[in-house]
Amino acid sequence: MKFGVVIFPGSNCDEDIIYVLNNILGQEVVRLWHKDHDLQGCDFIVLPGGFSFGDYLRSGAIARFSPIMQEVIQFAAKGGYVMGICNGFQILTESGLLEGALLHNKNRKFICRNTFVLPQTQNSLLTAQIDAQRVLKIPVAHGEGNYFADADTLKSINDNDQVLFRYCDEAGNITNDANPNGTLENIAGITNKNRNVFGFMPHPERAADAVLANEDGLAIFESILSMVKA
Ligand SMILES: NC(=O)CC[C@H](N)C(=O)O
Repeated sequence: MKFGVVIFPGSNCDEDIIYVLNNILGQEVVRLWHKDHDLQGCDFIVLPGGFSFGDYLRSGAIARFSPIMQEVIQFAAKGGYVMGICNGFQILTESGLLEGALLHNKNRKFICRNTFVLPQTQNSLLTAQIDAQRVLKIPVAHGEGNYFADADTLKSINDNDQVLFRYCDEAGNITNDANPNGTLENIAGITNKNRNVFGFMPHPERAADAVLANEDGLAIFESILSMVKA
């Protein structure tokens, strides 16, 4: 599979995701500069984490005007796969490719620590191959990870089975105490109605290498790869 990782000024998880996709999972990966207009025939576009344009205005609010986003939006409209991790998720909501918004964390602090998440649907590339009871330990690192949507949007996201993951405790209980940032209903990741655009706040690329003593993030990438091959 050919992955394209978009690099914005201020991206800082681009090399991490490239390393995981290429060195660990053996996939072809190209770097796409945010000013490019050519997606180079990629099958799957990743918007990585970081601080695009220094998070000025709001995280992702300026990156959504980067030239390449015109192509990413067209690609997604034709059913192309797009995944945003952390800042990438923020860029996807700012672009209108995903519903809702990512607000400042409830405690107004930047949170950098491990969290636990539980898959919420089997009907997505990211989760289809993960046991529904399997709790994944994946770190977060964000100041604006507090997912918000108005009541009608939240209802339709739930009704359409668009929630990918919710934060939980180590035993898999979805509780207020396990909610790191105030996010609505413990939401950690969502997909769009067509199920080809994905946003995820934690960083699976930071938990995908044996030397880090945590490979839980690999489950997500392995699910994507096996589903796309199938
Ligand atoms: N790790 C990230 O991608 C951080 C996202 C964004 N800069 C925030 O603080 O919310």
